[in-house]
Amino acid sequence: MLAIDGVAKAFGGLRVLVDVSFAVGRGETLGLIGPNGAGKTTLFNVITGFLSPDRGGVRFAGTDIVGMKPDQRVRAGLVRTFQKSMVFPELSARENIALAARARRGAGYRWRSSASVTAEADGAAEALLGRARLGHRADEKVGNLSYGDQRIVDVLISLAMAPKLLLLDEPTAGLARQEAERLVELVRNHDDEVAIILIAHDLDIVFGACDRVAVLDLGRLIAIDTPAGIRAHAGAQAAYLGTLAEAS
Ligand SMILES: Nc1ncnc2c1ncn2[C@@H]1O[C@H](COP(=O)(O)OP(=O)(O)OP(=O)(O)O)[C@@H](O)[C@H]1O
Repeated sequence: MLAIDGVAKAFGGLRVLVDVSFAVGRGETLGLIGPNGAGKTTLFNVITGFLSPDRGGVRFAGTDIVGMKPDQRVRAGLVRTFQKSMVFPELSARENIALAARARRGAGYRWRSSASVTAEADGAAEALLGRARLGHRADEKVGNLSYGDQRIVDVLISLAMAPKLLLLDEPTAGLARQEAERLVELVRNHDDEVAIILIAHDLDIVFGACDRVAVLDLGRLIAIDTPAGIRAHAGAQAAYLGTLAEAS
């Protein structure tokens, strides 16, 4: 689904990504971990088109996408969430998600669109909220929901865009363990075909939810392996000061 080949990115003299290569398969969940400043979000920005790599290739579903605009990538199925919530707090949960579903169907963010598009988008929002056990809060302004439920709505917005590859940038930050697990399960159970890259600092969450884990350190990919393989990896251990072995 995604192939990164020799990607490099520098800001002035600071080399933030150095010759990064890896691939993610259809339906695979890959964890992306690394200390603060390792380059994780920068890598997401390169994959989603917010930044151009200085060097290297990015292929999505077999197509070279370097040069493709971020919105074109979203329409092709390459969807991301951001560290900061992107919800409209004054709109209801249903409206937030339905807007994303409409945008995905090419109806844009216009308030007025054909009745069938509106009904279809509302139905998609309803179904997603039901799956997240938030059906009873569908008409609540998102700003009135708990922080954990707002992060769930963020994820539902990204799922409404029908991703083939979903990039999640610290969706569980600030959540209690149970809330974090609920959010990750929701994404994983959505569709077996969707590939996911999950950035999270909670190693228990990453190791529990991911098929493989990639470790970035100072912009270099120092390891990519199963959770068990990463736990046993000397370089990954060094980057994490030995705390990896304790993660479940
Ligand atoms: N637009 C920019 N201009 C200059 N430096 C930048 C820019 N964006 C990121 N950096 C620097 O690049 C490095 C990597 O940042 P990045 O946000 O990718 O790390 P990260 O692994 O996502 O960190 P965190 O876990 O703290 O979110 C940091 O030193 C950061 O200050």
